[in-house]
Amino acid sequence: MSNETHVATKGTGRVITRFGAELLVQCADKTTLRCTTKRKLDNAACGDWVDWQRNETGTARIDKIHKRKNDITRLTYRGRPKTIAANVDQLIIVSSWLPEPIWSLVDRYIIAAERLNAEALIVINKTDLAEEYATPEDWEALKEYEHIGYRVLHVSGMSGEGIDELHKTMSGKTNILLGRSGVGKSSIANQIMPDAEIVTANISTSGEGRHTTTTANLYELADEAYLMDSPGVRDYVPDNLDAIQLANGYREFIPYLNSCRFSNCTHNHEPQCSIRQAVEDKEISPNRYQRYLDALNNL
Ligand SMILES: Nc1nc2c(ncn2[C@@H]2O[C@H](COP(=O)(O)OP(=O)(O)OP(=O)(O)O)[C@@H](O)[C@H]2O)c(=O)[nH]1
Ligand SMILES: [Zn+2]
Repeated sequence: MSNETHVATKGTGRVITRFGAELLVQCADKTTLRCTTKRKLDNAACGDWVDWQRNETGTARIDKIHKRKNDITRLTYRGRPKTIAANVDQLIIVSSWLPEPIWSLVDRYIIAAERLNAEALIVINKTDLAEEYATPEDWEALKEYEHIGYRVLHVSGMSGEGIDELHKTMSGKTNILLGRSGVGKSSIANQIMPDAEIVTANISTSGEGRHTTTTANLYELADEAYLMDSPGVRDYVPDNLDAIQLANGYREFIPYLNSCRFSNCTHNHEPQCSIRQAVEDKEISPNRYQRYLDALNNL
């Protein structure tokens, strides 16, 4: 992880973090390199694949950002959009038995995954509390997610139960952990990568630690699994959805969407709505449909 041994003058790499104008790039040979960017590439973000070049003075610069699969953008406190993470393959949506699961929030994260064209993995933490706190409705909600093709994993950030299996689902992918406060994201991250402090300590030498709340760090784990993590990524929830985007975020709705009588059907009150029909026919879960209606009302 040292850049002194670097002999190449140009190459391709991946941004593993950024601090203000400075970016840390992991090169193909796994060494890391501090880079700046041309002004017009200023939106380079953690997770981006980039071409870099070293000039005569020894400093390196990013010359090209490769086309992204997707990106997560948030507004800065000045109201400007800022990309905080790029090229995310899997959203690990963490809930726990205490604080209790909020299925409407899980739906919202799933919508984000569908919009990003990323996989969604539902993780329920604190297995030790299931017996005391899990309700029949909770188990039903989990069954419904599995029924429409989402994987559900039960883990313990405390004992480490299920963590190996979680790690397996991450392999070959760039993953992010999401979930509300107290569900155990830090505990899970620590279980997955007990050595992560080392990486953090390395990059913090560039100063400007206050940026760590918005910038993400990319951690490479065994089996080519990557975890992209930061408080700003963890509490990301998609907003500014319209009714069409919302409906498209419920994947079990998709086969029916073109069969409604009205092309701009909101699947709420309209006659001859194929979604409402599918709910009646028990093809679509009434619970998910009700949460869709609640979300629609809150747009
Ligand atoms: N009983 C139980 N408690 C757990 C488990 N995993 C984590 N906790 C506890 O849950 C609390 C919250 O865990 P954190 O890892 O800080 O949760 P977080 O999601 O990172 O929270 P924020 O940083 O607020 O977003 C802590 O007191 C943990 O010790 C578990 O498997 N079982
Ligand atoms: Zn409809």
